Amino acid sequence: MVSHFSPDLYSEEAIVATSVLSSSSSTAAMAPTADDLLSQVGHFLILLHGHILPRILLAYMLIYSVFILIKYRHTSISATPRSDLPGPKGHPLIGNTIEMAQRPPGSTHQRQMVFHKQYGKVFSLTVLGLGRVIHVREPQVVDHILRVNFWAYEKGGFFRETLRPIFGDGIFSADGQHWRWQRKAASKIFNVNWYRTYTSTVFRQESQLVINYFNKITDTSLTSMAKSSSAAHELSTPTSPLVDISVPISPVTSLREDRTLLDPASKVIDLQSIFYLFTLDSFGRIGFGESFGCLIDPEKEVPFAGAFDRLTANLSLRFNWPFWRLTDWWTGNDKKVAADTKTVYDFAYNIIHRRRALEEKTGVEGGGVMHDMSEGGDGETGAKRSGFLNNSGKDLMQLFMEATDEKGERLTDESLKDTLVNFLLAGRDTTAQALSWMFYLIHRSQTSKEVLIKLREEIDSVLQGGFPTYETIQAQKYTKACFFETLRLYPSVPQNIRCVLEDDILPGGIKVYKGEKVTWGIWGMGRDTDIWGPDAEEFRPERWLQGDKFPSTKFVSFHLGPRTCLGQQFAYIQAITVTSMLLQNFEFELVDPHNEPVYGTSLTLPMADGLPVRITRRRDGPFSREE
Ligand code: HEM
Repeated sequence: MVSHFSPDLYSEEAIVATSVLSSSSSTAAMAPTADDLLSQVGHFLILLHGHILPRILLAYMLIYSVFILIKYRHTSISATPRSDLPGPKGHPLIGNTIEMAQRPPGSTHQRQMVFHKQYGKVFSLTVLGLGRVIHVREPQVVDHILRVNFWAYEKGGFFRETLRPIFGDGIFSADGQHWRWQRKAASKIFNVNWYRTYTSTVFRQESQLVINYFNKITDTSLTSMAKSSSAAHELSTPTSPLVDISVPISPVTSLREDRTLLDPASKVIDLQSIFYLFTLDSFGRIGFGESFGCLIDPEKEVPFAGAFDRLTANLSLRFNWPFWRLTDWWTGNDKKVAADTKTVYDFAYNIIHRRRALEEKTGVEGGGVMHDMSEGGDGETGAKRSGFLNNSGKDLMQLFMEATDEKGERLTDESLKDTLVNFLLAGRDTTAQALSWMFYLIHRSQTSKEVLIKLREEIDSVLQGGFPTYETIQAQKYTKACFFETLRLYPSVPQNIRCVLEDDILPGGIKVYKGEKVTWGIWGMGRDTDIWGPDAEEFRPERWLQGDKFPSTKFVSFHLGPRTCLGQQFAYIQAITVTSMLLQNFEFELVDPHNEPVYGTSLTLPMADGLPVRITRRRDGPFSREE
C-alpha cells in the first residue's frame, strides 16, 4: 500500500515504518514480552495515524481531483454544457465563469454579442452559481418565453436572492401569486386619466425647474426668460403654478459625489445627473406624494441617489461572479453594500413613516392621500377624504397601503419599502438613462444634423410655443420615434434572464430543461442586422414612421407579455415633455461629440461618467437650417 501511493517512498518515515514491521517479524522467534508487543503495535499505530493514513487520503483526493478535472474540463462543476448546442469552451471546474465576470464591468451584453457572432443565434455556457445558461436572440424565441409560454418561466430564486438587498420581494423579483397581486394593484394607477392630468402637470412643473436651473447657469434671469419664451407664459397663469416648494422636502444635505455643474466657467453640466434628479423628483411626487426638491438646488447631494447607484452597480456584478460573498468580505465591500442598503432603506422607511403618521392623524388607510386630478390641477397632495370615484387620484403609496396581498393581509412596512424601492428604480433610472442616451444620439457628430432639425421643427410646430400636454404628445410622432430609436440602441435594461420552470421546446425546435436559465441581450437584439436590416447600427428615427411600428415583438426594450413594462407610457410622456421644453429653450453641445460614452456598471444602462454638455440659450425664432 505504502509503496503504491507514497509520493516519497524513501522518506524517513517510510523507512522507520518498514523497519518497525521487519523488526517485529525478525524478533518473533525471541518470544517478545507482552509489553514489547504492545509497544511495537503502539508505535505502528502512531505511525499509521500520523503519516500513512493522511497520505492515503491525500492520494485518494489527488486521484479524485484528476477525475473531476477530466470530467469538468470544459464546464463548471455545477452544470455540464449542452452537447447539442454550440458555445464557448469553458475552463476546468468553473466553466465560463471567468469570461462572464471579465472587466470592463457593465459590458456583459457586449460580450454576449461577440459570442453570438461566433456561435450563432443560440449557444449555451456554464457559469458557477448560475448553472447552464442558454443564450437566445431570435424575437420569436424571446416572445415565446415572455408571452406565449409565460408560465413555464420565472425570475427564480437565484435572481431574487442576488438582488434581495435592492428588490426584496417587490414586483421586479416576485414570481407567481406574489407577483400577480402586485401587478394588479399597481396597474390601477397607470391609466390615461392619470397621464392626461396629474402626471403631465408634474412633468411640466419639474421640467420647468430644470429650465430654471439652466437659466441660472446661462445667466439668463427667470423674468427675462419668461418674457422671451412664450412657452413659459403658462407659468404665470393660475392654472399651472410652479411647484410649491413648501410641500415636505426630504432632507438632502452634504456634498454630491458627482456634481451636476461640471465647469461653471464654460457652462458645462452633466446632463445625466440632471435627468436623474428630474425623474427622481417627478416620481417622488407622482408615486409617493413626496417632493424631494432635488431640482430646487441640483448642486446639493442626494445621499439616497449615490447609495442607490452604488448598490445597483454592486449587485449587478454578483450575477456573474459566484464568489462575491468571499470577495466582498475580503475587500470590505460587504460593509459598503450594507451601508448603502441602509441609506436606501432609511430613505424608503422615512417616506412610509410620514404616511403612517398621516394615516394616524386622518384615521384613513394610507392617509387618504388624493391628488388634484382636475385639468390643470396643481397636483399637490393633501389628506383629502375620498371625493373620487375611481383610483385615478390616488398615488402608488396610497394604493398599496389600502391593498391586501395574496393572503388577504395588509402590507407591512417592509413590503411597502420593497414596493417603493422597486418603483424608484423603475421610475428614476430607466427614463433618466434613456433621456441621456437620446440627447447624446441627437447631438453626436455621427448623427445627421437633420434629426435635430426635424425634432425642433416638430416641437415648434406642434406646441406653437406652448407647453406639451398629453394631447400634443400624441401628435409628436417624430419626438416619440427618437425616443424609441434611442431605446432600440440603448435599452435601459440591456440584458434579461429567466429560469426554466418546466421542460419546453422553443420556436426552432431547441429544447430547454427545467432548472436551466435562458437569457437574451436586448442591447444586442437592437443592433442585429437580421432583425433591423443593414442599417441596424444607425440612429434613424424615421424607421418608426415607416415600416417599423410599435408594439412589435422585435422591439423588446419594454419587455413583452404579462410582465411588460407598466410604465412605458409614463416614460415616454415624461421624456417627450422634458425634451420638448428643453429644446424649445436651449442648445446643447456635447463636450465629446465623437466618442460613445462608456457604459456604467449597473442593472440598467447608465453612462459611467455622465454626459457632459455645454448649454446656451436657444436664439429666438424657429430653429433654421442655416443656424
Ligand atoms: C425608458 C424607460 C423604461 C424602460 C426601458 C423600461 C423597461 C422595462 C423592462 C425591460 C421591464 C421588464 C423587467 C423584467 O421583468 O425583467 C420593465 C418592467 C417594469 N417597469 Fe419599466 N421601463 C421603463 C420605465 C418605467 C417607468 C417610468 C416605470 C414606472 C413609473 C416602470 C415600471 C415598471 C414596472 C412596475 C415593471 C415590472 C412589471 C412586472 O414585473 O410585472 N418602468 N420595464
